[in-house]
Order: sequence, then C-alpha cells, then structure tokens
Amino acid sequence: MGKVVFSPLFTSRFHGNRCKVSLWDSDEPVSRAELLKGVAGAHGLLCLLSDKIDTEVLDAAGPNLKVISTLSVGFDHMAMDEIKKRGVRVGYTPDVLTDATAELTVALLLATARRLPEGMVEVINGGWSTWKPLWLCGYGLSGSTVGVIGLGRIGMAIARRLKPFGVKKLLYSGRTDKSYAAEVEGEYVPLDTLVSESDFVVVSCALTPDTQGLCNKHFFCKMKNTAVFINTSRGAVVNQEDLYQALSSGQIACAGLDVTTPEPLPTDHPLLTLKNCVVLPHIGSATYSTRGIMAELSANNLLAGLQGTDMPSELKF
Ligand SMILES: O=C(O)[C@H](O)CO
Repeated sequence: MGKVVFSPLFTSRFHGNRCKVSLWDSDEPVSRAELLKGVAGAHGLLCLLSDKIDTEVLDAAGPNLKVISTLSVGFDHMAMDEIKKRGVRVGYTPDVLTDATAELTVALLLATARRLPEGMVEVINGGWSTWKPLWLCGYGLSGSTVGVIGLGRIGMAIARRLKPFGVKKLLYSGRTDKSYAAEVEGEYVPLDTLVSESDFVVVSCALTPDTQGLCNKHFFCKMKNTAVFINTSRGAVVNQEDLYQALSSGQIACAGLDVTTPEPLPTDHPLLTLKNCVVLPHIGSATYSTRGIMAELSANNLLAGLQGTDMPSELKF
C-alpha cells in the first residue's frame, strides 16, 4: 500500500498491499500546518468534519491522492467540485450514526421545550424556593404539530421517535415528497406551511447552497410565538443573528442547537446569554459505540479506496 494520512487519526502511502500510515494520535484536531505537511504525497486521507478539505489541502496532497474518507455523514467541509475534478473518491459514514443523532435530537428537543438546563441551574443556585404553579412551565409534545425540515435518514428516525409522544400531526418539507413518510403519517407541505403551523420545527437537512441561511428572520417571523426551534444538522442553515432577535423578542419560544457557526461558539456569543436557548457542542453522534462504528467504517472506506475496490459507503457525487 502507499501513504495514508489519518486526521484525528491522519494519511496513508500505498505500496502494493501495504501502507505507511501517518497518524495524528490525539482527540484534538490536527493543526492546519500539520495537515498540509502530513498530507504531501499521500494516497489516502482520513479526515474529520472539522478539517476543511479545500484546494489548498488537495494541492498539498498532490496527484497521488486517490481517496478521502471522512468520519462523518456530512460532507460540507469538503470542496466537492474540486475533489470530483481530480477524480478522488470519497467515503463517508451514513446510516451508522442515524440512531444516535435522532436520539440526541429528541433529548435536545425535550430539554429545550421543558427547560431542563434552566431548572438544573435553579436547583444549584438556590432559585428553587417551593413548588409554584407556573414556574418553569414549558411546552409538551402531546397533541402537537411537529415539522421536520429534511425527512432523510435522520429526519425519519427523529419522526419515528417523536410520534409515540402523542404528536398529532407530522409535517415535513424538503426537495421531494417521500413515500416512506407514510410510516409516520407524514404530510408533505410547502416550507411556509410547515413553519407557520408547527409547534416544534426540527431542522434535519443537509447544508447545501439551497439550505444555507434558510432559517432567517423571514422564517422565524412566520413561526408561532409558542414554537420550539431545534437544529441538529449544520449551524450555517441558521442565521444566528436573526435567531437571537427571534428569541430575545419573544417571536419564538425557545431554541435548541447542537450545531452552530462557528464551532466552537465563542463563549461570549449573544445566544449564550439567553435562557431560552440551549446550545450543545455538536454531539449528535457522540455515543461510544457509534463513534467506534464510524471509525471502523471510515477506515474500511479508506482501504477500499486505496485498493480500488467497492467501498462500504462511497459518496456518489
Ligand atoms: O456529519 C456528521 O457525521 C455529524 O454531524 C457528526 O455527528
């Protein structure tokens, strides 16, 4: 085999059936300088969603590069046009993180709507004086309308988990009507209808030029002022200034975000001053078993790409 670079991990060089592996042996991301240096001459690269794989990295790798394997289902961190132009194959990790991400989305939705972080702070700081009828009241799923933007693998897994909470109506929007939505009695509606009729708006679409900044002031203005907004896809789908305005003015009730722009969100970011905004550090797929399976799948994708065989999960683009 040749040279492979694994970044958390790092790259590989391929000679016959052996590869020389350069491993970034840390849970911390590889620095840009190390990545540019380490990738030189590599035949394969295993990267994270936090590694920007752009022309500079591709140029630094040079013409040996045959395969990039990302430890993620999202691929918005990679310059796909440029990668395609160079004939480099791409492996990714769909399916194996669907359950963990859907589970986290439900947890975030409940934590946000039922104000769990706020409640915990009150217990710790002595704000819990006694039981009070209206104190820390939030919003429940029973009898509600839930709107899922992007009913793909993860969106569908979220819908399946939310339905048993007594959700009355499940709306979804996206590029196309999905026949499998029947399983959750999903109703395909225009985005405007979803936004204005939903009590819970859950964003689960990929980040593309079409969805970038989709959730902006026009979007939030159409939401009910009792509505809960949840995003576990990519931060850039949301205009955060507009979200801040919507939350601080009472235009919408609350928001739960597992993804932000940038990541990490600076600790002095205005969103973090709001009690009605729950922010998590992009932990959708963070279960021990899911991350283990993702690591194995991305290593196998990389090896198949180096050997020129079928990858377990190749991105077709
Ligand atoms: O794209 C992905 O794989 C997720 O965002 C990571 O959990």
